[in-house]
Amino acid sequence: MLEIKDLSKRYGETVALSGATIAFRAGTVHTILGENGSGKSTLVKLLSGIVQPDGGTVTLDGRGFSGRGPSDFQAAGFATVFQEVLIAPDRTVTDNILLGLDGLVHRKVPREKRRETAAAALSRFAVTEVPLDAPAGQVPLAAQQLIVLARAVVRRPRILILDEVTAALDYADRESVFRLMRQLAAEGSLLLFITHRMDEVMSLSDRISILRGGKVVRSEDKGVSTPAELLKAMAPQTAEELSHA
Ligand SMILES: Nc1ncnc2c1ncn2[C@@H]1O[C@H](COP(=O)(O)OP(=O)(O)OP(=O)(O)O)[C@@H](O)[C@H]1O
Repeated sequence: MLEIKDLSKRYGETVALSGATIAFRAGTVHTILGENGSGKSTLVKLLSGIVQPDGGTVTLDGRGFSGRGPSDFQAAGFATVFQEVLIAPDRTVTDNILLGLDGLVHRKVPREKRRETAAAALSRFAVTEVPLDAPAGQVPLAAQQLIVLARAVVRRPRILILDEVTAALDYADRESVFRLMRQLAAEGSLLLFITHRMDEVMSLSDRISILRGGKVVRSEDKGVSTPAELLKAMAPQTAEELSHA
């Protein structure tokens, strides 16, 4: 469904991503695992149209995809939830969720359907109650994280990219987001899940790719390697230190 080939990105002297090649299948949770600085966020930004690659290709449904900006990626069915919580603080929770459907200037969802649509998106996974009419900037950070998740979900994306999104959530919401991820994959979406938490990797993934120093060092189905082997591929030094601890 989605393939990246030899994708590269430099920032000045820093090689953030170097010749990354990964094939992603529809209907799977595909985890990208890597230490800080391994290139995960760069990959996410490249697959959201926020930064442009220096080289390499993105292929969608067998055809070269030459999306240049975020709106091209959105139109093709990509939705990304970034690590940083991006909300319009003075607008209501409902408006913030429907930013996923509204145009920048015109509201596409009619007034009488707005609350209902936002509530339906949240109810797919949020355990915590989020006040729909409150300014989004006034709700707690964990609730803001639920808002940005709902904003992505409301668009029914074919490819949903979640970049370390669960850190701010409490246990019940986190478990519920995981259930939704499995459900969306079962419905045929591709879930790209970025994390460095091994427990989440082992419980959620169908497939795992490991980034180290901007390179894809491994891509395999879950179950092929043990967590210890994955850790070794992700962070050889840490694995070595732990083995002597
Ligand atoms: N805008 C930028 N300017 C300069 N260097 C950058 C920029 N963005 C990322 N880098 C560098 O590129 C490399 C990969 O960074 P990236 O953020 O993709 O890694 P990451 O695996 O997502 O890390 P983290 O988990 O900390 O977000 C790092 O060395 C980082 O310092």
